[in-house]
Amino acid sequence: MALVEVRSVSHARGVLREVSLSLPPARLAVLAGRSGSGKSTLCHLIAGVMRPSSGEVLVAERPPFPAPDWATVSLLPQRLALEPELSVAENVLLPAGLRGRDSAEGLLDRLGLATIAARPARDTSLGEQQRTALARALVLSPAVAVLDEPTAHQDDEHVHLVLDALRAAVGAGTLAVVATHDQRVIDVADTVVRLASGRVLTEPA
Ligand SMILES: Nc1ncnc2c1ncn2[C@@H]1O[C@H](COP(=O)(O)OP(=O)(O)OP(=O)(O)O)[C@@H](O)[C@H]1O
Repeated sequence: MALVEVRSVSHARGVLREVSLSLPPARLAVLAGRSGSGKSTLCHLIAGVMRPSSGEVLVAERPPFPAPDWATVSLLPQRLALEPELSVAENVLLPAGLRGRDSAEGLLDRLGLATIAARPARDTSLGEQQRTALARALVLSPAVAVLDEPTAHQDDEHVHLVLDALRAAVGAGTLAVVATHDQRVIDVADTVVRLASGRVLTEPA
């Protein structure tokens, strides 16, 4: 069964051209490709941030635009979009309406954020901010987590933490759609979709 269906999607005069793909639940699916190949744009369409110029995107058989709740599709955007005055833990819990502090503890710990949970996000490193935004995307155990370059600001040690968190989410049933050119992530993917100049080069198996 496909959880994400992209059918003949074109966007913004060639940014994406006739892209089709079909992704099942509980997978780590990588969108790989060079800078400018269209990865972020495809992420935004799957996360329901915008609507395709033509074609159709379906998540759980419905168009995701306007963006649905984060238990259905969550997004880690490249620019993170944290609330700088809120603490790390509060940012992580935003999709849960700042409730459920206990339930986020395991995730904070897994991502190496437990010791800075009470610190305002603005006073944390870029790598910590990125892991905070990742935790926020995973906190509701979404059906689909769309993650744009989740290791861009991570060293090797922290890439392992990120990959462990992704594996745990996928093990719990989440489809993780990860845009990246990080070979360390590509190596552990269940599915790799390669994009070039807005087109899919290899369709997922
Ligand atoms: N609304 C738009 N209209 C026209 N061109 C756009 C629009 N949005 C993005 N682009 C262009 O489309 C191309 C793909 O952009 P996108 O951000 O999806 O690439 P990417 O693969 O995520 O790149 P990176 O790895 O650098 O983040 C780029 O050349 C970008 O300049």
